[in-house]
Amino acid sequence: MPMIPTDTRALVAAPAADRLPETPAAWHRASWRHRPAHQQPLWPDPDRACEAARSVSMLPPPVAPASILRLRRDLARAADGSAVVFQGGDCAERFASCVSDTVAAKLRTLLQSAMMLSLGSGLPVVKIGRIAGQFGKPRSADTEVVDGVELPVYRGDIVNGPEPTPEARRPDPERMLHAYGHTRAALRTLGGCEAGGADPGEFAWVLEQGPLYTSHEALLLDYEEALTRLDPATDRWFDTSAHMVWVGERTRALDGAHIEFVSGIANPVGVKLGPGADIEEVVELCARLDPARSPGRLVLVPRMGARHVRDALPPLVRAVRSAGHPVVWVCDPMHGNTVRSHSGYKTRRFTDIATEVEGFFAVHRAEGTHPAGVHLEMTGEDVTECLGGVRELCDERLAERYETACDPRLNGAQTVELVFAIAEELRSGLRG
Ligand SMILES: O=C[C@H](O)[C@H](O)COP(=O)(O)O
Ligand SMILES: C=C(OP(=O)(O)O)C(=O)O
Ligand SMILES: [Mn+2]
Repeated sequence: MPMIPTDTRALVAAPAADRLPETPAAWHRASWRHRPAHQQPLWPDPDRACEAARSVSMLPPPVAPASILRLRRDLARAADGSAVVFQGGDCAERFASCVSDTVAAKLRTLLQSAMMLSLGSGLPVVKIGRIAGQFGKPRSADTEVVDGVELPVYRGDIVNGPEPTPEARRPDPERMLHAYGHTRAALRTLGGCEAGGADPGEFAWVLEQGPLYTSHEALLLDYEEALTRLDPATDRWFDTSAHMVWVGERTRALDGAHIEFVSGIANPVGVKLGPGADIEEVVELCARLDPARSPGRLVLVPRMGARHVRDALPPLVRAVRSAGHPVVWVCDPMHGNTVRSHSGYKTRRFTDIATEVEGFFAVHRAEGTHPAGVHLEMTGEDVTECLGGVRELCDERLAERYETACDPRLNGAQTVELVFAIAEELRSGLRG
């Protein structure tokens, strides 16, 4: 039996509705349509896309506003340093992986990581999966050449298929309905496991701290809009596609559609920040997304790269602190460290990932702010996608089990190794 630290008590109930900030004037769930929307598919038949989105908009909300508010309250505790955030999962979820065994396996991996962090830090862990809806992918280029043929890129299962054929790569709006169905299926498994149906066993006490929340990038706005609903109990709009959604590095323009969309939903919202993030722009993003300075609303996710984090992060942390926003700082050590290996695979080096995490903690310690947690692309499977780790996975072995549909994930052993190092960081931070 693991020894359970005494103050990992359960995270607490939802905030009072009357303390939720107002919806911005002139915002409505379709107001993003008046702004430039990047990274959207060119649906071959826009009428069919409208019809599919309309069908989604008539289906029941996958996630309840009350549980979204509970996450908001849990994240408020992470903002003030009394809880830790662990967010992780696939870069791109596949519809086919929403079957119950695969989802249950992912849940176990996420809970195992959360348990290590909780034991290391003595704090409750807010657990957020990139799960049950992480189906849309922003890409660096619109097309790629496969075996001499130029094809549209794969944009996630909600848009097209990864198989390198013109048919698979054609955007299909019916996929929005399939995404909804697979989200519901994954949520049923998660709910069943948490209720004891699939026996969380040794993880039961982690689940007593709070459930596994779901999250994904709010990328495909036709779909996110269709699942955005007015909650009569609070008179606020919630994107019920997940507990938390985030806006990616490629779509976070202040005057863009994605920031407009998330500015009006009451969910906790994340924003990724690359090494080029401009200080004034970040402060303006905070003002747009968190005008009420409400703890638990805004999660900032620097993904700077190991080489940049120690220089690029401090001015942002200082500016956000001076502006008075109680943001949750979560380190994504994956997306700033992507490289092409000699053998041609998109990969990441374990040492770069660990170095960025170390830099992130060092910056926050030096600034006197809270390093709330991490956001990882990881799996419990023994895949060969990232280089290094104690088993020293080398370039020649990447081909053995390179299974990701988009970015390279830490495998099970690499995840445990990194999470162990993070737990040590958290422990040493608490010692002062
Ligand atoms: O997951 C994130 C992005 O979709 C990904 O990093 C983009 O990858 P690309 O550069 O291969 O398009
Ligand atoms: C696209 C992603 O990240 P970023 O926006 O930081 O590149 C991602 O999280 O998969
Ligand atoms: Mn990714």
